[in-house]
Amino acid sequence: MIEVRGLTKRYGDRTAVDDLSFTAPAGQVTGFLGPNGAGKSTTMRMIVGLDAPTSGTALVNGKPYAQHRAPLQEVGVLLEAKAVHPGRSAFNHLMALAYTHGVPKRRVEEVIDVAGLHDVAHKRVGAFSLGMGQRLGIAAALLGDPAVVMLDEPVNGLDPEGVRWVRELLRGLAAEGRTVMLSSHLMSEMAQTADRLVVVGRGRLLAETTVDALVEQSEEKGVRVATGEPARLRSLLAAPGVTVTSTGAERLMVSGLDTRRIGQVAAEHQVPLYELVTESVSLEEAFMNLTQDAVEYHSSDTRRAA
Ligand SMILES: Nc1ncnc2c1ncn2[C@@H]1O[C@H](COP(=O)(O)OP(=O)(O)OP(=O)(O)O)[C@@H](O)[C@H]1O
Repeated sequence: MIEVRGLTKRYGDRTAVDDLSFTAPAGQVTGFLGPNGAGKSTTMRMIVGLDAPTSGTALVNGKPYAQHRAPLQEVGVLLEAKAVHPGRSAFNHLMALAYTHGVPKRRVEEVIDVAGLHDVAHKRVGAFSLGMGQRLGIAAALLGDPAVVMLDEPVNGLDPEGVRWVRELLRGLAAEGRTVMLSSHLMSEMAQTADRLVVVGRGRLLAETTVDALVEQSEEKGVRVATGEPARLRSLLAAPGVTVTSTGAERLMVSGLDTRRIGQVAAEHQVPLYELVTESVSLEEAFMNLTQDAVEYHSSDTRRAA
């Protein structure tokens, strides 16, 4: 389990992480989600003691990371830009890590297989693609057979097969009872991997929820209606609490009424309908709604937001 309480990190007058609290429980995949610059990497670095918090605490299985006797066996970490000697082979890189942490050679061979690196294990890491480098980073994170696995943007650079592999691997690790936490700035990727979501923006917690709850909360966008008589239907549907907007020549978007009621009104007045569909907010839209005030760079504005 990872427990973050009141975690804050300031760099000069810039607050990268702002009084952040959340829990990543064992046996589940927790997705750590937020736009670029939200403070995800800084939080993860503080969890493993690579950065000192300005205030607050981060506990891994009840203790600060540094107080664990064999941290590699406690927490497996993949952070961005992991330094690997480019002239070394993947096998030798893992062996060096294993040797310094008392991990047997057998385990190195195991993680090479798990990461699908068998065919390239003796090639120079310097010649690895981004995706192979990510696989090597994940192999290194798993080396100590840790109870907690924390990965920063693990699918970065992976092809669709690699993305699926990471997803299945992480779900499998959680099913074994391990704590799995991964960061991403893409909701679409999290929706398929994570059980729980910790959403941050500008260093602050925006939501701590489950994927299912987020879908439920933001379920309805409205009812999409296509009709040959949009103006007439519009006036028939008009009522307090009902909003009807035109979305095309014969198209309306209705909120405040369900498909059944709209269908009844249309039938009573013999207005022909060609389409009557409840539209849900996509998870991606739900995420955008949550984080829209917290994005550092908007695509329409290249200046840094204040
Ligand atoms: N060493 C540092 N010195 C000064 N500012 C920093 C430092 N590290 C991070 N920051 C700032 O803190 C904020 C959070 O950065 P962080 O890298 O943690 O975000 P992130 O959510 O991981 O983003 P990304 O998805 O882009 O990696 C950013 O505004 C960043 O510029």
